[in-house]
Amino acid sequence: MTPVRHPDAPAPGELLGAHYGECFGCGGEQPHGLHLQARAGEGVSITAEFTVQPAHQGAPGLAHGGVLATALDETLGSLNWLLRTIAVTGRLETDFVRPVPVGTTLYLEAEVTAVAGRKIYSRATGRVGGPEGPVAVRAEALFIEVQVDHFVNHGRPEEIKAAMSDPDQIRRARAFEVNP
Ligand SMILES: CCCCCCCCCCCCCCCC(=O)SCCNC(=O)CCNC(=O)[C@H](O)C(C)(C)COP(=O)(O)OP(=O)(O)OC[C@H]1O[C@@H](n2cnc3c(N)ncnc32)[C@H](O)[C@@H]1OP(=O)(O)O
Repeated sequence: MTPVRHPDAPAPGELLGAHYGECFGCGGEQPHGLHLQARAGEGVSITAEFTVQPAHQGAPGLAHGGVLATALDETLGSLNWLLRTIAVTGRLETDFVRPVPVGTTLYLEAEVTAVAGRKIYSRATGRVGGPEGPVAVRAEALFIEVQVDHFVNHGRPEEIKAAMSDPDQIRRARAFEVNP
């Protein structure tokens, strides 16, 4: 099925903000995290930026592939906010096309290509040198829709409790529950 943008999705160009302060991908309170900033695009699409820091190295001076996969995963995960669906990554297939040096800003774009029941298919690219620059990484993903219980049942009680007492998190969890 063609993906449908939720009527209450943030307007194109709007920053999404972090879904969780401690998130390694987008959280502002995570010192070694990616601090990835995602913006809503047209339709069910997202753009995002992330600058590779010294803490993200694999080979000397180069981004670790797993960190780049995280940037793709986080950008792809942000798409679910435009569908107003809670979903987790089931499958992430990544192509590493060129090395990405520390200090480089990765310009990411992602879109949902299809939705089939609980399955959300998507793809993303990360470019260097600018939003129109050469592709450094690409991914195709399958996210699976879950209920809030997924996090409550599997997460550690202390973090769940802290997340539940964050007013913004509760608002989001509620929004997810009333707008499946
Ligand atoms: C208080 C807290 C508030 C929280 C507020 C929310 C905040 C929102 C945070 C989101 C966070 C984002 C961060 C970035 C995104 C991550 O990184 S998420 C973290 C990484 N991912 C995970 O941890 C997921 C771990 N895996 C699982 O929990 C389970 O395998 C899953 C994905 C839920 C699926 O299990 P299941 O629900 O039992 O589903 P199942 O019936 O097996 O499969 C459903 C369908 O999907 C297909 N499928 C499942 N897995 C796969 C696969 N790997 N390959 C191919 N097909 C698959 C099945 O074949 C099936 O297809 P159909 O038969 O329907 O055609």
